[in-house]
Amino acid sequence: MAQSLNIFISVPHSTKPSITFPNAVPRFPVTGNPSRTSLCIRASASDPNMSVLTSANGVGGSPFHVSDSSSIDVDAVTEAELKENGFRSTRRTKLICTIGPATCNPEQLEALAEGGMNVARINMCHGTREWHQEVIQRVRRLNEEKGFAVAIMMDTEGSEIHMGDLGGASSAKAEDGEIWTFSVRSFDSALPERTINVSYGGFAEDVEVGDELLVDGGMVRFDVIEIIGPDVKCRCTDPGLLLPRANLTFWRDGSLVRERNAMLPTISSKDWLDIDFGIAEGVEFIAVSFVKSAEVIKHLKSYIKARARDSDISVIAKIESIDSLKNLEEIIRASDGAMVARGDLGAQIPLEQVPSEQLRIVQVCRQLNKPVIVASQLLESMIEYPTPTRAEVADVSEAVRQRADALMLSGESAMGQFPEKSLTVLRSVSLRIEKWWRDEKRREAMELPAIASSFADSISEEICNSAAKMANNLEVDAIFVYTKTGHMASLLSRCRPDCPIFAFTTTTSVRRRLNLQWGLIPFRLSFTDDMENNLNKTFALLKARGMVKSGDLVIAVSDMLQSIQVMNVP
Ligand SMILES: Nc1ncnc2c1ncn2[C@@H]1O[C@H](COP(=O)(O)OP(=O)(O)OP(=O)(O)O)[C@@H](O)[C@H]1O
Ligand SMILES: CC(=O)C(=O)O
Ligand SMILES: [K+]
Ligand SMILES: [Mg+2]
Repeated sequence: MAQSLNIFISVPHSTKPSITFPNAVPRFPVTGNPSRTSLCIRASASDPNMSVLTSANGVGGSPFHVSDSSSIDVDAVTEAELKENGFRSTRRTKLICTIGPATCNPEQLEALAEGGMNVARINMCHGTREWHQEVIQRVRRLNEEKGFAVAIMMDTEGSEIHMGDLGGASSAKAEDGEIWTFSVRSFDSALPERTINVSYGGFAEDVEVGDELLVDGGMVRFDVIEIIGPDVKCRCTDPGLLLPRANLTFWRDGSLVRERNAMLPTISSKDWLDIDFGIAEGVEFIAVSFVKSAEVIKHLKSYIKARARDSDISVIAKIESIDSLKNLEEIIRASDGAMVARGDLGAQIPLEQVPSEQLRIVQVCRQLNKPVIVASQLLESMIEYPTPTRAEVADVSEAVRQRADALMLSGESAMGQFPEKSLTVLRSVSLRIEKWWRDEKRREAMELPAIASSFADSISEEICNSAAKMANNLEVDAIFVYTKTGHMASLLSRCRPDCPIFAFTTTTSVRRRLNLQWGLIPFRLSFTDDMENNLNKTFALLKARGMVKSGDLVIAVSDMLQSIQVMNVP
């Protein structure tokens, strides 16, 4: 028997009423379906939404048939997944792929999108402006032509020290005991043998004989043995593969040297030009490398606001330095999300400290309601081999178990031999761990502190917390949220409910932005303040596409009429 429970909490925003639930008034549908009952819980009798309340009781009377089913947009891959696997088994963890030479042509990009890539990342450390633009345009074209909803993340270069581009070679092998020269000279012709260009002019002055030089946080190590003008001669002590533009750090007496390069700005002048490019291209996310303080994030956000008034660009703080750990909460508060950039982080703190910092960052983000990405070396061995190591699978599982919003591939997808296989591994491990978590009913007791900054926000927050709890207890199939800015959707995602969250939003850019958040299936749909109409329209459209069926149990919440409704799809 179909049942409907409507809880309407409508509050005039000028006065602060007390919400008294014992005043709940049972109401009955006006027309049509005698099997439905609805309960209305009101806060204020003189409520301006009363008229809406009355009409809302008619939900389910006569479904509003919309013939144009194209007026709802959802990512084609998620739609197929939903039809194939049902509500429970859609993937909740989002997947990001760094695009590079191995994945930049249209067929390769399409294969990644088909494989579940939610966000494509371009790293401004590598490639030319033309290359980046081409990739962005190809992704946009695929979205349009094939119905994907892949968002673009631009990752800034930052002003840390890195190697040059190896004169065009894809990599170079440094062997134990070999002498290599790291130089700030610019070479007009080909690089001499065993010579590496260094990006930072002060390099030769800052290093000292006896320092240890780490490439990519210790993938390859050298000892500094001699400094001759701009050339720093080093002996390889830990052999390995040198990759173009790899990050360099140097260590003295067991600690990281943070001399003059620590004074360099987080956002360099080149980064500002890249950011202008990103704004012009309408990227969804800008990830800022080597963030040290909240100030730089605030500065960038106001810059974006001034440049692109109605822009929805989210600013993601990359946590990859000692300073970013020190100022973690403040940085995350100022940002729209964060990335645990374990590659460089592991070069700045002892490796054994990285896992606990990862957990801390994931938890702080969750508490502050900011999406969090776990990045780097998730499947490093798959750059060369078609299957991951057991340890890599365990690492990915742990990130999923921590309920991070997103996992990111770097070299695996940018320049590895098995980009699609790597993505498949992320996808299947995510699905498996998510299912295990639900089956075992491992609802963690993580405390979610109140984060609202206004009374209206508190109501939204309480509604989302309650809706998520109800969804778990009633074992509903999906939560529907109608949200213009995406805020209510992210509050629901924060609760990590057992069922997927269908997030309906009116703009394509909000929809793409929501693609980064755990458990959200973003839809673009035009809707009004009339929830009855919205629901009937949504049911009709989704039923026409085979995404829901009669009898499915859903909870609907909305940020226009602050309400929770429980109902069966008619
Ligand atoms: N656009 C590109 N063109 C060429 N090679 C690329 C490109 N993007 C990535 N790569 C290759 O893939 C590797 C891994 O990519 P990734 O984005 O993780 O960069 P990274 O250099 O490790 O720096 P970061 O700390 O910014 O992530 C790079 O070292 C580089 O060799
Ligand atoms: C992703 C990145 O920048 C890092 O891991 O260092
Ligand atoms: K970068
Ligand atoms: Mg980095």
